[in-house]
Amino acid sequence: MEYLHAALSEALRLYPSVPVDHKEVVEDEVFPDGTVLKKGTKVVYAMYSMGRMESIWGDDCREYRPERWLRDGRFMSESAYKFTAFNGGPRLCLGKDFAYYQMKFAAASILRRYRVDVVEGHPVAPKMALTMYMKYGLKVTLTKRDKTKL
Ligand code: HEM
Repeated sequence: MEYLHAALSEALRLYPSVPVDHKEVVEDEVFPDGTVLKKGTKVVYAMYSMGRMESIWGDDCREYRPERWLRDGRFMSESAYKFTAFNGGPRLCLGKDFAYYQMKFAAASILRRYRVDVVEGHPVAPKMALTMYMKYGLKVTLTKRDKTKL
């Protein structure tokens, strides 16, 4: 379950379900780095881009590497201001824990019964929208696992 949590987080880092979000400044504010924000300013932040920035995730930021979330085999969470897929602060996604539960439940239910192989040559591409989709879906082959080996 530690590795699955890491694998799901890594997938959301590279393919966040909400790729772009925006906020409006309600009163004049100054960020810690000195950036001045005037009331009424619209601020857009892109989770999709932030998940792929070397300055945030290092040289291997484009690689899918669940191990980056593990220390001695245990899942280590990141700051919500670094891993922004669920937003952060007072407006952090209320369903975050539930979402992980659902994703793990679905993954475990399928993987326990089937081996899953992506069809060779199938184009895997994101479709940007308010929430992100797979442009061509995901074609896979399911092979039933041998029950006696479970
Ligand atoms: C992988 C799955 C999910 C992702 C990536 C995700 C992401 C997000 C993000 C980025 C926001 C902030 C939106 C904003 O402030 O503009 C948000 C808010 C929210 N999410 Fe999720 N979400 C997920 C699943 C869920 C589920 C399963 C539920 C409910 C069962 C849920 C309930 C909510 C609610 C109620 C808010 C509003 C929180 C607030 O504004 O105070 N989310 N989510």
